[in-house]
Amino acid sequence: MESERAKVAELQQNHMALSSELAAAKSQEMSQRRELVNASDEIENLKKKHAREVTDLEMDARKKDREMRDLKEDLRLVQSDLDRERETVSQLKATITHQSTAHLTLTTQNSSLQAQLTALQSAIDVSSSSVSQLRLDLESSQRRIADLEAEVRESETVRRKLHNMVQELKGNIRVFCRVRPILPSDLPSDIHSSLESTSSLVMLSNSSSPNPVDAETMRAEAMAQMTFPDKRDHKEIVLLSSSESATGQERKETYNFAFDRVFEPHSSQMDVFEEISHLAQSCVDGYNVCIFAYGQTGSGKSFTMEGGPTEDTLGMIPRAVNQVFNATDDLKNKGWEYKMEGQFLEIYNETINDLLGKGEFDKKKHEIKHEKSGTRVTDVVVVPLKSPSQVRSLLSIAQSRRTVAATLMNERSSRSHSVFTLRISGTNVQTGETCDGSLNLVDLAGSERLANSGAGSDKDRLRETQNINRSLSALGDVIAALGEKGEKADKHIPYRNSKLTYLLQNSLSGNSKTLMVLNLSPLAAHLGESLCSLRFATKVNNTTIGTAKKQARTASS
Ligand SMILES: Nc1ncnc2c1ncn2[C@@H]1O[C@H](COP(=O)(O)OP(=O)(O)OP(=O)(O)O)[C@@H](O)[C@H]1O
Repeated sequence: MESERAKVAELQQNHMALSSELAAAKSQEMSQRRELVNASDEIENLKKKHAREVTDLEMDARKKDREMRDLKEDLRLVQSDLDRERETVSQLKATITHQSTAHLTLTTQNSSLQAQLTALQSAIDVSSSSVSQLRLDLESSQRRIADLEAEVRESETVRRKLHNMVQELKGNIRVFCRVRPILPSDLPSDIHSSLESTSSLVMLSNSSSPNPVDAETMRAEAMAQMTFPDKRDHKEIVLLSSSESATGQERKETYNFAFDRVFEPHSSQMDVFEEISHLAQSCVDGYNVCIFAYGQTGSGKSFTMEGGPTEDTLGMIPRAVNQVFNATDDLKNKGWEYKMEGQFLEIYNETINDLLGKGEFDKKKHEIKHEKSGTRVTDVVVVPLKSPSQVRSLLSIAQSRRTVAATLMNERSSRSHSVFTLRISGTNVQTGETCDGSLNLVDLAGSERLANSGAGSDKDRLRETQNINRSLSALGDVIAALGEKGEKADKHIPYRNSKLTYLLQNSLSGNSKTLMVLNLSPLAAHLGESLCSLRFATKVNNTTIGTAKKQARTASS
């Protein structure tokens, strides 16, 4: 039993040892379980962390992928830039090679040019020395020319003095003769139209006329036989006429005339004015000047006096007016002050019409009054003149009034005399001197004889022609009487025989300068009229009127 008991005790002890071992094992298991739970938690945490890290790494990988693609693209671009640059570089290299060659060529050329330059320089040096020599020669030639010119001027002065002496001895009436050119309208109408289109020599082969017509031959046939033998002084004109004698033989006659100056058909308005300009100057100096244009209808009187519309064709009136204005301007700095006024009258059938008046026809009655201060015509417009252009517009007003009158009354412009008067009065504010001059520019009526005037049985035309003839012969008589007055001091001058001579009384006397421009037609058909005109002008030319006197007064007179 004891043994049993010992055994039970042993067993109990074993049991207790085992229970405590079990308790220990249980607590160990508990702690291991706890450790296991902790380890599981830790594993879970690690797993989560790992998953996060994987996600991050994947994102990083994708980012890196993108970056790599971008970098690859950049690399590609850079590669193509590099290729281009390489291309450029190779081109530049080629250019440089080319430039180097060119540079080399230029250097060679430069050296050769330098050599040429040196050669030229030495040639220039040689030329310079010969130029200097030539300059010296030129200077000495110029001095010689200047000496010769001075000699010429001196001779010219002497010539002018002699000329003036001759003029003074001859008196103060001059006659110029001007022959107008042939106009297209002078030729038959077919030639006329072809001349207008070509204005030069033309051969016309007109199908309706059997022979070709030479316009120049027609021109020569139309032209009267006129020659101008005095090629130096231009003072002579010779007319040749041929007629049939009673026995049927051809009779040729030559007529010689000499005047102060003869202007051939090609003479320009400037050529004529050059010879007249000193007269325009004279009226500024206080002389009475009268310039007449005389000649048959269509001979160029109005062209000479008024002229055409262009600068070249300006007539004597606008040129004289310009000259007067220029001369008065020049005298301003010598103390002279000038007042100028103008009037433009027409004498038709012995009646005065004011070309600057109002209305188409002047119905006023005008009287001529000779006063101490000069000749005045009552009731006419006298315009103060300020500029040459103002005078030109006055002329065109007068011209248009004459044109109206001409259409209303039978070519009246060629059947009336027109008188443009420019009065100048000057005062010298420094010396007190005064002077009064006048310039009368007269376009006379056509001088044709009664038989050629187309008057026929037309009473008005007959009266016109008689009036014209009367006034023109009155003009001739006045000039002749003035010539005789030189010999007989008490000689009566018949100024009152016509309106024209009465109007111009003060400008047609021993104290005035008179110029008659005889206008001639060049046509053979007008030879008879031309001879008559030339004879009249010769009578005038042979007249000696005394020496012109300046109308000057001193301050005390
Ligand atoms: N020197 C010239 N140069 C060019 N044409 C001219 C010349 N002289 C006159 N004429 C022309 O001749 C024509 C007749 O001239 P103008 O009218 O001047 O004659 P006129 O003698 O005044 O005639 P009228 O007595 O009928 O007034 C005009 O057409 C004019 O232009």
